[in-house]
Amino acid sequence: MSIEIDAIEKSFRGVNALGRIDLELPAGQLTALLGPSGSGKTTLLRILAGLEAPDRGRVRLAGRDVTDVPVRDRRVGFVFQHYALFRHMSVAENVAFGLSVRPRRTRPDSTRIRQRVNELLDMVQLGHLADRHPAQLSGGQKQRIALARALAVEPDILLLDEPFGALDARVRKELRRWLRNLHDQLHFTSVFVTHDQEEALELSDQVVVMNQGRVEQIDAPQRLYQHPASRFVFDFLGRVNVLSGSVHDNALTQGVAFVRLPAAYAGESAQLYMRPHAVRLVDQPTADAYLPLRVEAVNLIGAEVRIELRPDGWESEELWEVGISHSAFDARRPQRGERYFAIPEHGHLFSDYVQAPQPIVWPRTGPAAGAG
Ligand SMILES: Nc1ncnc2c1ncn2[C@@H]1O[C@H](COP(=O)(O)OP(=O)(O)OP(=O)(O)O)[C@@H](O)[C@H]1O
Repeated sequence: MSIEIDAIEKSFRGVNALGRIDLELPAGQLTALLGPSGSGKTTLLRILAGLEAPDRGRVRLAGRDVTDVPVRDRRVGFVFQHYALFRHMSVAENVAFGLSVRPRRTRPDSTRIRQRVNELLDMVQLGHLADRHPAQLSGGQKQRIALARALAVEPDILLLDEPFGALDARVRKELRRWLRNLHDQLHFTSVFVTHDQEEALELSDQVVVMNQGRVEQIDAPQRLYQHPASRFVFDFLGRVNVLSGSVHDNALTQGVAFVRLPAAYAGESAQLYMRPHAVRLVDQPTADAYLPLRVEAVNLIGAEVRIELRPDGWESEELWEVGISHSAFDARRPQRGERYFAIPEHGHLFSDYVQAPQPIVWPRTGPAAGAG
């Protein structure tokens, strides 16, 4: 069921929580609302649910205006961060709850309810726990039961507010994968709130990035990562290396550092943003880039080795980070204090004069001589 958010505004006692929000979320997709704390994600979700009324604007579900429809008649299911399972009920009773409190004329008979609960428990792979009570479950199991309970009433849309927020990293990852698979089987329309970039990018079909009550960008995960529309999105979606400087004669310069730009760019002051994987480390500078850096720290944990570097003879607000393969690391073993040169492969140029960032790709210049 598609969701249409049309010019929604909301403030709390004069404090603006949502500016004017316009969004169309297609049916059958998993959409993430991603943004820092206070950006308005939960407020937007609560307005979709009918738990909060907007000051202005309309909400439509499959074309039907539900702005004034109360929560119980909207056919939405919820899962929140803190599992709101009923403690005195068994797992099966929790899952059955939404069906068993229906008015008599729409309530399925008890055999049908039992059947439905069993189906749902099988779906969340917890059939063997039907008779347990919530206190006897792990955090991840409680969240799966909460999801089964939300799905029991066959909602048109499912809303999840940081559903895995309280769980440890490994369980979170498992549940993400599990939710994605479930979604692919059942094709419900869901919206979930998260402030975890990795979770948003891994789990969703599209991501709505929010900032201070506004939508910064809405895109598929890959596009969002590769084509951020603003500095905010770039920064928010992961580690970034920045060269801030001024542009003269097709080069961006700061202190001893410079990078040649493949085309002419307008604007005196500009910032080049590059992801850690879009930079190589070499022993010698090239004619196109002079970016000396000294190794500050080496982090061996993970699929690649992450090297943190401090600019040498120029400045950046944060340390730079470059990722290299473990085999490249073993071949060269960069040590703290050693000097390397960074060579950009692709990045985005932001300037004070042009709103949109300009993607830049440099032709690859020969094999890396050093750690890259
Ligand atoms: N019931 C309320 N009364 C007053 N202010 C509120 C209320 N609910 C939200 N706000 C304010 O509205 C803004 C948006 O809050 P919201 O909870 O939607 O953000 P969020 O992005 O979900 O944040 P978080 O990730 O911390 O949950 C914040 O400034 C918040 O303080």
